[in-house]
Amino acid sequence: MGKKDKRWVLQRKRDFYYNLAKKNQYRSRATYKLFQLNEKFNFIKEDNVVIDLGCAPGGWLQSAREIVGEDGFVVGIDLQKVKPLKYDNVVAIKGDMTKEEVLKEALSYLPRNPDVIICDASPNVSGVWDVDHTCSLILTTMALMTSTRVLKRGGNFVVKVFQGDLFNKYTDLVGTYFDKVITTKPKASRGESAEVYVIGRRFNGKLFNLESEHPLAKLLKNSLQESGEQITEIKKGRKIKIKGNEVIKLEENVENKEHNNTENNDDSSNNKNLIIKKDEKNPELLIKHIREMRKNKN
Ligand SMILES: C[S@@+](CC[C@H](N)C(=O)[O-])C[C@H]1O[C@@H](n2cnc3c(N)ncnc32)[C@H](O)[C@@H]1O
Repeated sequence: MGKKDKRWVLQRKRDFYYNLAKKNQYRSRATYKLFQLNEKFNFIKEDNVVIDLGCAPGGWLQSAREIVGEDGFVVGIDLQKVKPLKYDNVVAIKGDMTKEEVLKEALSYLPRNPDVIICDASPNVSGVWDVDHTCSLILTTMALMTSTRVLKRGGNFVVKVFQGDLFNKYTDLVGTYFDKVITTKPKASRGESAEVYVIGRRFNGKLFNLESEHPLAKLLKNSLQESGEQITEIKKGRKIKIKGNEVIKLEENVENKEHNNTENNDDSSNNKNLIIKKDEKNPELLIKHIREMRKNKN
């Protein structure tokens, strides 16, 4: 098949899911990605409690709600406001999924610890491949850390990752916390896109180790220090009752986990003219690059 033909087939496929979503009143073609992933790997089940990180405009909220049914619960987080959905048991919060207070708010709605965390979040792209790949890894590593802090033991984690140099490091890291790691691409995902989905099956209960020597743990730690974010404690397992649209809190603080990250940022290098080589794989250098970019913007 020639290049043009290939593009035509891809375009048709894109239109196919776009049109299907429109016809079935789903908010995005991505709705079908979650349906297809779950049909194959069955990580969300009826009655499950689900957190959806990066949920706007709400396509995954819709598919997750269809899977969990009336007795499950889905809470989403996005930087964008999500138009309310018609279900009692779906809540969307406007906020940054990397912020502690936003995560706490999401947990406060849940009847119990989530069975599944799904994350389709995409960072803003700069067009510089290494930087975009690194930003995506910070976001997905953050999603992994969040999962280890709030998922119930035995729960599942599904995350979109953009492929690149550090991709295998990411799947290794997921394997530290889950019994099984699967990499997959659903039919509804555009063939030409670098996105793949990583599924962590059966959470083993270990808390994310920010002090580990793993390059992505270092990358996340640097990024958290950079943003001044403090990882302190998280309240899990608040019990609540849902009555119609109302959420009534019954009991709080069933289980607490402490995770301290209080070290100071010891970045003494202060390299103003940092140049990143195309093949640079050192996350610490990449994070310095991002820092430089931010400084230049301000
Ligand atoms: C591809 S869209 C998600 C589509 C969604 N799964 C659906 O089916 O409608 C990616 C989303 O990630 C969100 N996002 C990116 N970074 C985020 C962050 N730090 N916190 C919350 N949401 C974020 C963006 O605002 C964007 O809406």
